[in-house]
Amino acid sequence: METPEKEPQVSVPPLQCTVTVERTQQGRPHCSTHKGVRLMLGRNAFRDMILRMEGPRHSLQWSLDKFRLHTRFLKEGKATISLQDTNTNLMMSNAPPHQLLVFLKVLAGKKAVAAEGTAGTAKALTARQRLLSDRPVAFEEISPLTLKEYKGARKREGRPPLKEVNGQKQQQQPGASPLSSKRKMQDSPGRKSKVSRFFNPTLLTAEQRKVVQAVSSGQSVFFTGSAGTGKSFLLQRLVGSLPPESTFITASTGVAASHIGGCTLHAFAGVGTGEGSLEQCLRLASRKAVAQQWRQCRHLIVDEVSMVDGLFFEKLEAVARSVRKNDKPFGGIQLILCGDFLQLPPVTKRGEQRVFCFQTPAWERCVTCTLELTDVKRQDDPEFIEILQAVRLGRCSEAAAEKLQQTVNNCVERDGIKASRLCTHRDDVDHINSVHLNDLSGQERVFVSVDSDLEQQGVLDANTPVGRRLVLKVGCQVMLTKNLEVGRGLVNGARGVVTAFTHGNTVMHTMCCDK
Ligand SMILES: Nc1ncnc2c1ncn2[C@@H]1O[C@H](COP(=O)(O)OP(=O)(O)OP(=O)(O)O)[C@@H](O)[C@H]1O
Repeated sequence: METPEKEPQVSVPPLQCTVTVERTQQGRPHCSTHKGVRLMLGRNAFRDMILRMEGPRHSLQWSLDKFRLHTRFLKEGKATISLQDTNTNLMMSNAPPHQLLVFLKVLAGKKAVAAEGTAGTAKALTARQRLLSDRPVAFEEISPLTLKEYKGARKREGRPPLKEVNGQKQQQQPGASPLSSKRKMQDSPGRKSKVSRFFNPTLLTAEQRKVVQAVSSGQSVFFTGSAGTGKSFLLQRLVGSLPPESTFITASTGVAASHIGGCTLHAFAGVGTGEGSLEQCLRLASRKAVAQQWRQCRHLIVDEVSMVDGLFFEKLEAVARSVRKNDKPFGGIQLILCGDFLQLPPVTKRGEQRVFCFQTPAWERCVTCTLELTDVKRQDDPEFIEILQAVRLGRCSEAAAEKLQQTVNNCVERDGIKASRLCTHRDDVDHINSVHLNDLSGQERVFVSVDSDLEQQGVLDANTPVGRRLVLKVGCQVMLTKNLEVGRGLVNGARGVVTAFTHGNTVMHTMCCDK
């Protein structure tokens, strides 16, 4: 007797991220940010689609009756759901991009199914009927998105059927979840699962797959490679493939941590600055909540590991063994370390000896597999790649230097927005900016900040990226230094050019920053 083939489907696990809720009431926006929350898709007793946000302190939920998705920054782990009926924007950030993609695909797919009227007839109930209904308050996790539903959604959107995606014919292959099908794909690149290929449009390189295999085999892995070889790209894939409840995502710095939706290694470890003695670190890590986290951890991801101080790494290894009461290296935690020791070193105080973590006995004990990515994916000009590789090793031949010099006056400009020039010192930045501003012929407009707390003015001036006095002219280049409205691309780092001043407002043409 033949067993019926299981239909491929995609289930959606809770999404861990930061959510900023922006609600406009009587013309005034109200904002609140919730870090480290879990987003879940579900249905209530009336079969309405519900988005539920569970945080450490409270839970909130919204009905997903009419919404729009803004996914321009999906690759950076950011997206916005605009709820039209309530003038509310839910801005998600710090999410693992792959998980966010799956979450939004399921959301969009279920919306399309609901629009077709297949999600039940309870929607026809009036508000009064709902109010008077004796149905219990319920939240039931949404069912997985089936391939059939997905195909239907694509058809209704006027997009080509699945088999035509990327112009490749795809084989029918049962798969339960994006994770399991993804693993199959990574283990056997020749066999492509219908679901996984669709949800993972970009395939890993052979080198990247080797890292995935090493991680799946449970080894503690360090993978490295020069700039652009896809370390962060791969790390995000790994994050999406490990069990969320026992995987902790960290990085040596806050900026690096925010890129992968994690926290700093220091914050995870709970040992303060880590500069105290081992006994002090142990005392701090033994606090109830911290120790519980250490015990819960089975897989620890550390990005930009080159910046982790060697002595700190040694202390953490000892803390892990002690708190977890496990004598295995790093207390039995699988380490997934990523970085390039030829890029950024640990931050040290003046006169302090610099110890990289790979130089420590703890590293020797813990890291059982080291792999290097060599295939540069960011650039495809072989000559440029060769120059970059040589410079990475501190070598710059005369021919390479000459080639680089030839690009000095290149004008990289799009829509009037010039490429940003990076400097090592603020003084150089200020000087270049004022030279360019003076070159513009228009009238200067001066904007002076208004501080509500005059006592804190000095502190504010010293700690904010923009000075108290801002001078602008039509045609000047500007950069946002704060996330204003993620859904509209007004994010920290977005660049623009001032096109006009109208009624006290500054009109700008903006462009989001590329990596
Ligand atoms: N397998 C792949 N297929 C297609 N594109 C890829 C692949 N791997 C990486 N990329 C792309 O290559 C670019 C560089 O990748 P990534 O930023 O992860 O490199 P990196 O090694 O982390 O670089 P850096 O050291 O500068 O941070 C990105 O645009 C990424 O999307």
